[in-house]
Amino acid sequence: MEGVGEEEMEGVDHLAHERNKSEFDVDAMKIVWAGSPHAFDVSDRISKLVASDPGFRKDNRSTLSRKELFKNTLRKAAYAWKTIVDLRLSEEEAAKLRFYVDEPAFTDLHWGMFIPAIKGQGTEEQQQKWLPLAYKMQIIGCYAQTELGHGSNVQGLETTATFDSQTDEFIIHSPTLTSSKWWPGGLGKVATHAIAYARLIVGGREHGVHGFIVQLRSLEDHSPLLGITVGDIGMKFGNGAYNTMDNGVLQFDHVRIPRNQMLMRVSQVTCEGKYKQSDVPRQLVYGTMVYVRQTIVADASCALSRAVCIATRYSAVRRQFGSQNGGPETQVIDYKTQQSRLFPLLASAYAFRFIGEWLKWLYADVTQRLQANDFSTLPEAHACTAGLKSLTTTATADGIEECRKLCGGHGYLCSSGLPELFAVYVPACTYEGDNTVLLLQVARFLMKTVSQLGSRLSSKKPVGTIAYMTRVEHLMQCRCGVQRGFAELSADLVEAAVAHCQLIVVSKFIEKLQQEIPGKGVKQQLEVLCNIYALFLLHKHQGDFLSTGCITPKHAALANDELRSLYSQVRPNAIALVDAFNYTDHYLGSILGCYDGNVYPKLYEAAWKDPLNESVVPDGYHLYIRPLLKQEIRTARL
Ligand SMILES: CC(C)(COP(=O)(O)OP(=O)(O)OC[C@H]1O[C@@H](n2cnc3c(N)ncnc32)[C@H](O)[C@@H]1OP(=O)(O)O)[C@@H](O)C(=O)NCCC(=O)NCCSC(=O)/C=C/CC(=O)O
Ligand SMILES: Cc1cc2nc3c(=O)[nH]c(=O)nc-3n(C[C@H](O)[C@H](O)[C@H](O)COP(=O)(O)OP(=O)(O)OC[C@H]3O[C@@H](n4cnc5c(N)ncnc54)[C@H](O)[C@@H]3O)c2cc1C
Repeated sequence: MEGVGEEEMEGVDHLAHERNKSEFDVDAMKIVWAGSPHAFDVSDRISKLVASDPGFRKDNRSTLSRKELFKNTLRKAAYAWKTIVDLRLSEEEAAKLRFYVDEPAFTDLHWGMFIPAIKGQGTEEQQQKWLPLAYKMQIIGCYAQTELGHGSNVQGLETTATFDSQTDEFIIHSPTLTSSKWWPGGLGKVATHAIAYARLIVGGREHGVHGFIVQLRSLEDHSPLLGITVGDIGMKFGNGAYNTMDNGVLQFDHVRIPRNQMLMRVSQVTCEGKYKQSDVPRQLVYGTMVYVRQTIVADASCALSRAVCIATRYSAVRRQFGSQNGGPETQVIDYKTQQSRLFPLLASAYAFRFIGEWLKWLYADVTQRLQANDFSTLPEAHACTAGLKSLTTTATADGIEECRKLCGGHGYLCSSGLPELFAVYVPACTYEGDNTVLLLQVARFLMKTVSQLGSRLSSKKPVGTIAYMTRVEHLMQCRCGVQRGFAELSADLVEAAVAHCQLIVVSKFIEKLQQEIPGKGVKQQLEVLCNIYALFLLHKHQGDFLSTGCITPKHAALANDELRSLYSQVRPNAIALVDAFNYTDHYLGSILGCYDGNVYPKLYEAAWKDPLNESVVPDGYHLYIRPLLKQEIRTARL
């Protein structure tokens, strides 16, 4: 292009000078981030496959109407499935492909909840019948638990499932408006089947909430079956964003299903109408939520790392003020205020990655124990998945918004990728359990185990964690010491629950560093990030720590000095640390975060693609603007 300076030419890596500063092996860090060489290979291969296929383009989402957007999502989901079948992708590769397609869709709930619910709560026989159909997508499922009137309070659900021993069936019914199923993803326009949660009634007696497989639509013409009223609940937060998902409303009018469609691993109803509760905790009915909560923690590290990648690269590109004698202005990433806002988020992204790995191990361990009817770790697994889901999603939602602000005005453009990332991500603080409700579950767990906290203090723990453990114990004892009810103290107990979850994240980050971590300088970088994460929280909550007496004001001041020093250590490695996420420009979907840093020409080019710029004179000029300008007062034709 005429007069285009070197700094604006395509194909030039405008961040090369930043990448050359790196003090560690980025390729080795990519393996650490991915989890293993195999995981890296799958991620790298599939992300490039998706990025190179125009069938998966997503840069036009914000310009489509709701119906066009949804139809395009159906097209993509079908195209993704065809790609998976044609290329004979493994389950792992298929999951990665759906991840990099990066579009909330009915398939998320089919694969992410409907199938896990059958695997977790179905008998062997039920799994053998339904899983093959679901795996081949010959049925499409959703997870219909939440109702218009109840979401958090599962035991408050109103839908009923009444056993009819005459016909060996359950009658599924929505007795009230508030019992309408409301929110289930995929329910509105696509799902042919649901796992519907309802109050079981046998012989006039209630037995609490259980899961039932219910067909919603004909597999011939997709029309709702008799007694089924189903639709979409309408537009949600943000343009594009989660509106690719048909969150639905569903009412049952005395719908009959065979008795063998009640998920019967946890409890059974015999054909004689006998209710049998097997000797497993009734909370196993909640098992699917526990499973999804642990996946949400891993998802948080992905979403936060994506926002941090965009903000870090742009902070290295953006220059503002500080020009000496006509020289270049200062990179905003060099401002201490920018570093003090950005680098704790970078550290959090890595911290959440590793806690997500640990939680996946914890969930697999508890699942294995359940198979041997060992329920000993179930309470801890529930508390950890609930608490870490709450902690990481709150921090990630806040972090994405902070990354938008770190990008100044351009962060507010859709082409930055940040507004849509925020709009798609924030419901994670609500779905799979409202974050406060989940922290109350953690608080309840802590109240029961606080007596054991002391013994944990004496055990050999790294110094860093002792301060964090003392903080939790102190917060609990201050609260529990006074004789007032749980409800009265709940706001304080929630703070203790957050402190407990932060202790877990710090502890597991430290444990990660005790492992063998290959690659020049990789472990050193992770140690810096771990210290930033721990000291940033200590600085943020220093009131808690000071009140425990285990740190003094001088310690707090030293910690702050150390933070500044750590930020200086991260600075030359910042771009390499976000390169290690190995995100394609397609997946990032951000001009500000593009790999080559060639931001301004791309921003300028993108502006002209907006439909509003299809004409230089806007529709409506002659009707509304011209009369104003010409001071002609006449009734504008409506
Ligand atoms: C808030 C909950 C947990 C309350 O459940 P409730 O039955 O009322 O139990 P209690 O609070 O009375 O606790 C009794 C007892 O049970 C333990 N416990 C509770 N839950 C679990 C569990 N999952 N696993 C193991 N143990 C559990 C609890 O600790 C108590 O033990 P004690 O020893 O102290 O007696 C419940 O209502 C709940 O989970 N609410 C949240 C609802 C939710 O998460 N909905 C998600 C719907 S699906 C969705 O949102 C999908 C989104 C789409 C997407 O993900 O993309
Ligand atoms: C995008 C999205 C997708 C979803 N997908 C699905 C799905 O596929 N399937 C499905 O079944 N559901 C789904 N849901 C529903 C979701 O699970 C619920 O909205 C969620 O569990 C929160 O429940 P609620 O809406 O009843 O919130 P409420 O509990 O009504 O929360 C309102 C306020 O009350 C507070 N509160 C509630 N109880 C207490 C208490 N005991 N003590 C203190 N404070 C309390 C909460 O903290 C919150 O501040 C989805 C929701 C969203 C937003």
